[in-house]
Amino acid sequence: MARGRLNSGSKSEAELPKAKINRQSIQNIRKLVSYIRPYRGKFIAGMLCLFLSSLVALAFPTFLGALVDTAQGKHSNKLLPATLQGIGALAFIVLFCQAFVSFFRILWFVQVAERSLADIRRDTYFKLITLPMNFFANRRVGELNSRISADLSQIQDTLTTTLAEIIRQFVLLVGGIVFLAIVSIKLTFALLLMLPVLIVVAVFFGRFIRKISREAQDKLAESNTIVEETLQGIANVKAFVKEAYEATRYDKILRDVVNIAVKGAKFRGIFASFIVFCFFGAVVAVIWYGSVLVSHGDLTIGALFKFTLYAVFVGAAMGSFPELYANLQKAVGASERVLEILDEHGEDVSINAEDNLIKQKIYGNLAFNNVVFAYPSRSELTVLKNISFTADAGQRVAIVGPSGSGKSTMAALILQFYHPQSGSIYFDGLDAEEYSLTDIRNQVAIVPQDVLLFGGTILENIAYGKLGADKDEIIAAAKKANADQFITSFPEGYDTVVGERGVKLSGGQRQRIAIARALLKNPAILILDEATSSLDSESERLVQEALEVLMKGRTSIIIAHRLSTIREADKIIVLEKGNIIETGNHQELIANEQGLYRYLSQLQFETAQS
Ligand SMILES: Nc1ncnc2c1ncn2[C@@H]1O[C@H](COP(=O)(O)OP(=O)(O)OP(=O)(O)O)[C@@H](O)[C@H]1O
Repeated sequence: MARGRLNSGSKSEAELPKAKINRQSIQNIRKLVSYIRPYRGKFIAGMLCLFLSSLVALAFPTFLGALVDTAQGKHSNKLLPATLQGIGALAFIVLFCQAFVSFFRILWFVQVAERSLADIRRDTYFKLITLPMNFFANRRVGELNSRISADLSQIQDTLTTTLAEIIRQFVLLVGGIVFLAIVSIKLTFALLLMLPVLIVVAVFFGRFIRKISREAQDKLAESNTIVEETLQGIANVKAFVKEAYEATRYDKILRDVVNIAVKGAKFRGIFASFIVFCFFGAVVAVIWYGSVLVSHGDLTIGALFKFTLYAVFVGAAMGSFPELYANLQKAVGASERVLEILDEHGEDVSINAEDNLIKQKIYGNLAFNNVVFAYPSRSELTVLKNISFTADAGQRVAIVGPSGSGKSTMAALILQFYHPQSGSIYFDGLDAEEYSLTDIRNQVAIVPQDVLLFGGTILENIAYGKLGADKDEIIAAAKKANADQFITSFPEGYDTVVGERGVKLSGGQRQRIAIARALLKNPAILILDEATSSLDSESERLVQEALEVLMKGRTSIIIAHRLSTIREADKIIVLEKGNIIETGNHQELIANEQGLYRYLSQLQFETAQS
């Protein structure tokens, strides 16, 4: 039966959906099986060991039966020694061989499974991170994560245990029945009439009980969600005085959990009684019938003993198949979901860093020419309609417009996260299609609104802009980004761990880290997605100063939310519902009394004043 997993990443494996096993699904998983190929030597050796150890296991009831008969002075098995000592010694030698073989079976199987699984995990992960942005738009991170953890753990389980168990149980079943028949055809016949009926009933009962316990687990998970939600939003709970409401909600769900669990316990009790009664009943019946045969001289006591042990083997093997088959179905389902990712078409980005070095330099001239774009996931909504503009090398171009007008979408198109349905984007007068994807992304940097820091040190986070940068370079970038001061104020300085498990940095501090990152990257084109939530004035001054340093000497596309920051821009593009409705510098645009820019400026000015 399935044992504990060696390296599983998920507890939700029990809920993994099953898939039908048919010719098509087997064809599908062939590709995954090919991951075993590099380790096939060990895999075959492991299989041989498994086969051997299963065969040897079949010998033990014979040894034990012979021991009982020999003790009574009968030499029933001519293939075995005639003395108790002889049989005992032989049994121990065989036992030793089996232990030896079992060790290598487990070692080799686990080695093959772990290595091939690491290969599949690596490939799946590489594929995932090189998939186009659109792929991520339709899926939740949790779901993708579970493919790498839960689905692959299920496949790993199948490779390490389920497959081995199926083979072993099959050998025990077939071998066991053969040996049973050799001992006594009559008894075997009696047993084979009873056993399958018992097993079918037990399996159905077992499934029913599992369903109930899953219900209880789901309810419990629901109750955990309440705990999680309320603890995460504890400030809200307190502010709205919702303690009593949450307590009632939690109490109700706990009551449901208890009710379901108690219902499950009743069925489990019935099941246990049934198993005890029927299983032991069957044992009693077989031994009773066997004893009758012994009393008539048709069977020796040793043979009856041997028979009972083989019967246990056969029963256990039969009983294990439904679960093993269910595991196999889950593994097929998991394989199909993993293959879905492996079969996706990735972007043209190599996973070798050397292949991604800049081959074609970009000097910073950017142009949109009649760009029309709709997100593939929402093709009916044209987000950008015939956008044309130019930004010459070194210019500052600001994009302004109401929320949802398409500003961030333009940034995504410059970064080649998506491609226009019609029209083109030019870099230095050359169509973006003429460049490799990595050449463009390597020479465009973005400082986003909300900066994500990776779990690691500040040093590592800045170095993300240029892998291989030395510490002096990183510190120089941090100094230019006005970040050095706050970093060195931490006791661990640049080695301070940030991210989910580390020190929490303020919005302004994170932005300055992102600026240092971008400085290190030294891009020809810079995209600034201005933070909407305003920083305090000191923090804003530090960020603004750092941005000035960063923008010097490169083309900057500024997605502006606060119009006060873009007065000096060379060009301001006003976007509304995906159309450019005004272009010019601040003076020109403000002069247009009917213009949206003037209206938005006034609005912000008034809001700031009030
Ligand atoms: N990944 C996406 N898939 C589908 N539609 C999207 C996606 N991202 C944005 N949109 C839609 O495209 C339109 C433009 O969005 P965009 O984020 O470019 O606007 P924005 O001007 O940057 O807004 P904001 O100032 O609020 O950031 C919106 O209608 C939005 O709903």
